[in-house]
Amino acid sequence: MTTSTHEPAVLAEDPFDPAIIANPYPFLARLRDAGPVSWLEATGSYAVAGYEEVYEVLTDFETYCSSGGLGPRDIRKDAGWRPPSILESDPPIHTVMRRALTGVINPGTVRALRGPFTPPAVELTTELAGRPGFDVIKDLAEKYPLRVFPDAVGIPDEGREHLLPYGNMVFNAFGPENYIFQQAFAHGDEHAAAVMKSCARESLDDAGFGARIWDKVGEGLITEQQATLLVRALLSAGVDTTVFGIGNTLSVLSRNPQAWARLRENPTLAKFAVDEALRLESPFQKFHRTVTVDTTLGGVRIPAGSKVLLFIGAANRDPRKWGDDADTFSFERSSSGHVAFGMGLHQCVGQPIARLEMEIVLQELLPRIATIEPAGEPVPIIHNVLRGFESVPVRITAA
Ligand SMILES: O=C(O)c1ccc(-n2ccnc2)cc1
Repeated sequence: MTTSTHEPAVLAEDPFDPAIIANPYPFLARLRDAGPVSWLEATGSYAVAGYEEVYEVLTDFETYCSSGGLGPRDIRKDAGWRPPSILESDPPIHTVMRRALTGVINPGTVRALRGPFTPPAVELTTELAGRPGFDVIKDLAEKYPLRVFPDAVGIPDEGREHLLPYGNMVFNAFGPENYIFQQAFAHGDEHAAAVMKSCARESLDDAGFGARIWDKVGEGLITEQQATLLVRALLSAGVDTTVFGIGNTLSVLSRNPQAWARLRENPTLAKFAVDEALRLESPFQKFHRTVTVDTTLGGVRIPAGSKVLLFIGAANRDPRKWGDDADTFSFERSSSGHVAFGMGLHQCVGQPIARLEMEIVLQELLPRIATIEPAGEPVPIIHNVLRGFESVPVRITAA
């Protein structure tokens, strides 16, 4: 049976334009209105903005592969700036790397982190509750992950100042080589060298996730090079994403005072608040897949070799999936099924750690802060693929 196809709408707007990055949601609505799949002249790729279509791409890893890289260029043709990671792999290579990682990071091993992850949150939130206001990003979101995650991986103290800048490079490299990309790479060699040194086997503490990954080499599951890349993956992904996740969650809640009050009455709702906040302000907004065979998506024919740009942020606000109030925060909505952590084969393996960090920050803030509200406009970070803020000033009243 031949599916009827139609020409995609053609958009001239550049999703990597700083003005659109600073205030993406009106553009994302225009993108969805143009159709679930459209053609972006500025990037020479197909835009996928509908929830159903993004879900289809994420769960069909054979038609939409990852080994072409998450950026606009096909790294199988012109090599990327560093060796491909688990993110840039397909089965069978992906399979063993993923099995090694899930053997080390899973709900069971992450549950054991609640002990060491809690005291730094108690310390930070106690100090903040004593102030009339603070900056959610500078005073909390940028501090907490760096207090707990590097120790969980087991890397040395020195060199940790390179983690955020290195993550900034890694994620901006999933976008075009624009000025945002160039700025991120300004001292790239220094950051990369420091992080690679931290990933080396001899740098790792025996009790950390890094050493556990190296155990998988001993078990014959992965090679030494793959172990180094997996530890690098943890350090690449495990800081920026959680800084943005914590910052975005608190930014959303500070703009929904009734939600904060509801959470204080019933802290078990924290998980739902995190999912709804990440649906509304997804840290990882967009990345590419590469089409391996001629295919049709959303009624549009897509030739093999094409790049498709997935708009996670658009899919997570698609009215066809979430209803006409998709742009608002609601406890009544079940936001399970959102794609802020991806979906399918590459669904975020760090998800339990990210969730633990966000839930601990909330569980320590809620009993100490009675009300929280914006004390000025949030300042968005201009980043090729991540959505987050330089600053989110808030005013509070202590409980
Ligand atoms: O191996 C790497 O460099 C790498 C691995 C994973 C991520 N990632 C992105 C979102 N969650 C995780 C980023 C980089």
